[in-house]
Amino acid sequence: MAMSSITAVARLVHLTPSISSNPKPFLSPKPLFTLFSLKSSSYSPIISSSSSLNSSSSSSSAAAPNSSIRMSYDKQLAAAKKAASLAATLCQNVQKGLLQSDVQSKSDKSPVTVADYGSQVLVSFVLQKELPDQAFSLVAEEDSGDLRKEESQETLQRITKLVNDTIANDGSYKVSPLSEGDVLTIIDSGMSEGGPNGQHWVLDPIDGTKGFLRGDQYAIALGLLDEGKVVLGVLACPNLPLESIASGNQSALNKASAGCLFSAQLSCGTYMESLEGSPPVKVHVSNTENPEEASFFESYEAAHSSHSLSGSIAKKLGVKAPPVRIDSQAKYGALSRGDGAIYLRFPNKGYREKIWDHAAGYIVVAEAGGVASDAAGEPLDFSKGRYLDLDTGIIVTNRKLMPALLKAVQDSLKEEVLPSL
Ligand SMILES: Nc1ncnc2c1ncn2[C@@H]1O[C@H](COP(=O)(O)O)[C@@H](O)[C@H]1OP(=O)(O)O
Ligand SMILES: [Mg+2]
Ligand SMILES: [Mg+2]
Ligand SMILES: [Mg+2]
Repeated sequence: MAMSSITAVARLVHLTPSISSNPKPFLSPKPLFTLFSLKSSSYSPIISSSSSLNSSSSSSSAAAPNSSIRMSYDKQLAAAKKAASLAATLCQNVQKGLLQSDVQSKSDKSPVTVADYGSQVLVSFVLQKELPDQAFSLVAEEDSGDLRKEESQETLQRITKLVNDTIANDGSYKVSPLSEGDVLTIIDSGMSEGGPNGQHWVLDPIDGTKGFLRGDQYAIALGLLDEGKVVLGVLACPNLPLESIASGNQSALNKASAGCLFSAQLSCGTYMESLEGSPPVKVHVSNTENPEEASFFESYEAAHSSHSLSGSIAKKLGVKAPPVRIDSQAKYGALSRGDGAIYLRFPNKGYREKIWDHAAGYIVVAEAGGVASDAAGEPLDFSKGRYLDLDTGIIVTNRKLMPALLKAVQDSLKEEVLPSL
């Protein structure tokens, strides 16, 4: 990250009138002990209290940066949940009344909306407000380049208003409204390169912008790297119902929903709660060993991942159910609670995966007992900067199914060549 933007953001955050005298919790207060059950058998009841997130009885699989001592990331996790929830509120409001002028196109022709920018500003703002004593480094998808152009003035005004309205309605932070200049500066606080040393937040402010534009699935995806490993992740999925969206139950996707918030911390398991603040429940991946019973997730957009390759892998494995096609890292969330057992992703050859498209989802699945690798069976490496450096594709499943899945993937890849970009 350029030093000038670190300094500017630090100045902005520290000079704005400090945290509220009103210590109201962001999510609704939760009862201390709540037994909670949802329909899916993968959701197990937990004792819901803030300390429940410290449980050490998880099926953790990701390696700790310092495996003998368990670091606690409780404060960072609470800040991440608050940041993603507030960003989700902004995104939900924009999605309700999306205007043509809210949508722009980036230089790579991918869409970006006022909500992508607004979400990035809110997440960065909340993290810095909640964790004022910690060094701040953020690797995020958006930058302010296009917004600084003359023709983007109106868009920038709209983003600034959306962000200020969301902060004011939430009421947690007594700050003077952000100026357009502040907004540009905060967006550019996301220009860190990440890497193997120190802590870095990793943010996709809207993952699945195409789904967002269609009114379908999208996610606010926020992870934290410590010494190159993902140590916590939060996925806010405003359009994902709490009930299962397993193959055959996809009608659940069309119902109005409160939305889901998944959160995971290294060695502490994965939890799901409603974005409206229901008590968290611990979730687990499907433990099926039988590929015939497994169903799989893939991208809604065929241009993001080869549907024909996933089809041939599924056939080789003996998967019977049709694929569940949804946008964004909501796939990782759905997999973490056992709605399906496999996620297959095969972009065109030459497409470089970014860390913000997988960091949060990766730990949400890993802490729920799942495993993610590339097509060569190598674990995903988040320590190499803004991009993931991997062999073709990403495959995610439970530990029992992984060996058979890897074999089917490798056999299918020999038969089918992915198109080049
Ligand atoms: N050509 C592409 N191939 C693969 N993924 C892409 C491509 N273009 C954009 N993406 C990214 O893929 C992710 C969505 O994939 P899917 O929903 O299919 O799982 C998003 O992160 C999206 O970026 P964005 O965050 O801008 O939406
Ligand atoms: Mg994008
Ligand atoms: Mg994305
Ligand atoms: Mg995005």
